[in-house]
Amino acid sequence: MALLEVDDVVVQFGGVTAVDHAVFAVEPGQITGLIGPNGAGKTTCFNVITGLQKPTKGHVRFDGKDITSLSVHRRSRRGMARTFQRLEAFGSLTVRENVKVALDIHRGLRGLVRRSSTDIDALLERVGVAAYAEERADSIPTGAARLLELARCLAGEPKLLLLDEPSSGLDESETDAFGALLKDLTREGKAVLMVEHDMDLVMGVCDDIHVLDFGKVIASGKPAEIRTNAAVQKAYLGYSDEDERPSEQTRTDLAPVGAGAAYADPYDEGATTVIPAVTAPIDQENR
Ligand SMILES: Nc1ncnc2c1ncn2[C@@H]1O[C@H](COP(=O)(O)OP(=O)(O)OP(=O)(O)O)[C@@H](O)[C@H]1O
Repeated sequence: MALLEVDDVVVQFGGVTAVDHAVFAVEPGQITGLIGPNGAGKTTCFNVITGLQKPTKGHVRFDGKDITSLSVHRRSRRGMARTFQRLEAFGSLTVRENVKVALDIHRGLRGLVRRSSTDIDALLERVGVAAYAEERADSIPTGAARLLELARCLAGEPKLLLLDEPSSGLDESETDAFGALLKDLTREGKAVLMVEHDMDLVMGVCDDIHVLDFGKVIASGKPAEIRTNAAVQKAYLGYSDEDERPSEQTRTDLAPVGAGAAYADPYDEGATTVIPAVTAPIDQENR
């Protein structure tokens, strides 16, 4: 049974339909990617799942129960934890203190009188920020701060981790280590739902991927299926393998990613990867 089910969710902001009858699921013990161009509705979906945004229509089920009308903290108590695009740690506290606070909040939420089994030092070591344990959170590199966010989430021993662009600020080797850590966490049965623009990471670690475009789920499947999906190629590149090759002029016009961002062109002979390694997200207005 799926751990999380997003069932026919619609979110409207005035005249804007940010999420449009979205349906997708997240399985326990798996890493699921939620991808799509800028403004596709990924963050709004996260907000609906975690309770920050009430859906206009539809339901969210977690661990077999309908949680659509539950508050953020009740969802957290049931085993959801989330990181944000913006870093949320307490800057004036040390890395260790930040994790301690997260642990105390978790104990408070669960009403735990006895000590939780979470060992802060082991957690800092596992996530890769032990070297910064006594540093103020606002003085550590962005990559380490991202890992601290993850440690704060893990302190709550969640069943589902929702990660919003977790690799931003990580260098290549940190991203590789991060991917390996996520895999390790899923081997313990945790589920991960990740919004991420680094396609190498997404394609490398995700078991399943759901693609949003203009609020709709336009594709769901394994990385290999998503990579070659015509609708996904169109959403990212403006054209797909199935289209007639556009003129050079049109191709220039279609170059949708920020200056310098490289992607494999599906019209190049021998190209196998057609989704760009998007580090500069595609601007919906410029598509
Ligand atoms: N509070 C809001 N009020 C009005 N419109 C909103 C609000 N939040 C999001 N939107 C709009 O809803 C759409 C989806 O936005 P959302 O932030 O969910 O997309 P996203 O896929 O997370 O984008 P990004 O990759 O840039 O973070 C966009 O058109 C956005 O402008």
